[in-house]
Amino acid sequence: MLAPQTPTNEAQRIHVLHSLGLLDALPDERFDRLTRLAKRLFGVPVAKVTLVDDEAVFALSCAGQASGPVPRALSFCAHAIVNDGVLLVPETRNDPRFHDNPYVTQAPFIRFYAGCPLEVPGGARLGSLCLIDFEPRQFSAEDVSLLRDLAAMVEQEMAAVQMATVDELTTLLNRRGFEAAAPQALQLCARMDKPASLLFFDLNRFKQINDNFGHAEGDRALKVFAETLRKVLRSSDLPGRMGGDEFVALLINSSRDETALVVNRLRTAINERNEADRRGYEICFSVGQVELPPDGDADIARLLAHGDADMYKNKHAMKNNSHQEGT
Ligand SMILES: Nc1nc2c(ncn2[C@@H]2O[C@H](COP(=O)(O)OP(=O)(O)OP(=O)(O)O)[C@@H](O)[C@H]2O)c(=O)[nH]1
Repeated sequence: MLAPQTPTNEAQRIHVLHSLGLLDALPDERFDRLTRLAKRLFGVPVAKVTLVDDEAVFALSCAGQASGPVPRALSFCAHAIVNDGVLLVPETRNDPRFHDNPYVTQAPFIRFYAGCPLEVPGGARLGSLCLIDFEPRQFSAEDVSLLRDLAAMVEQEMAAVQMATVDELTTLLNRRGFEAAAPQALQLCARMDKPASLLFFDLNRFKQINDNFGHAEGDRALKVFAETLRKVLRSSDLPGRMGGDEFVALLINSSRDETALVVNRLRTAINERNEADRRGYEICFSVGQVELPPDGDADIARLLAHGDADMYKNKHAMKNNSHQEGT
């Protein structure tokens, strides 16, 4: 048996897979229509859409005999994602990669496999659309082409999910994308025994920008804020737009003091941008901060609620101060 190779873009691939949140919704009925169609068109006992994660391969949809996660080292689909084009195994017992694979030598005794890699925009191959039979089969060039067409339909569904997790205006993760990606990042911190911090931002008097300068200028201000936020964060941190003028950032392996430094850097960068742009208004923000110790509560909804509450408290304190100063 030969172990599957690791894709060259593995880290990015896993990041994309986790950020889409597909693994959290297994099995996913959006894909069932396509696996049912594949099963019927090819007359195979099993058709699946699989996702190749770090250690295991999961079925996002399965028509026919369902199975639990498969260790990645034993999975046919882990081979399919590093194969150019359809991976075709007409008789597993004659294939040096699979002849002694336990899924071939023991139940369910796979004899035939065809898997087309599934790629999302950006180039990450997340898994495969695969056909399985318990008898050897011949698979014509026409069959290969049909499997490719069906895989393209699955890819379209995946791309739609990807679009649903990214905020179109700022290209940061949207709430759904952030809530899907953050728990994975927090788990990583817990495993590495590192702290994490969540920042919750809300722009101040943003409505006035819309009212005084128009919605398009409001959009521009949101983009400037998102751009600046991205610049001051490390690439391993996770920024997102929760909606309206609310933004968040999950800082990985960042202590309270380090996180405070990031906020300072952001204030400086935004002030510099305000100075440089001189658009008749200033972008400014209130921020809430929540720390998560390495063994802390990794409930992202609760963290967001705490971050929001802390931001709100700070915004009110700031508003009270400005009233007292008569501004
Ligand atoms: N231009 C633009 N405006 C948006 C967008 N999404 C939400 N808004 C507007 O953002 C405004 C947010 O208003 P508020 O939450 O009251 O914010 P604010 O004026 O910053 O008030 P404070 O936070 O109390 O300072 C609303 O007027 C929304 O219509 C968007 O995508 N683009």
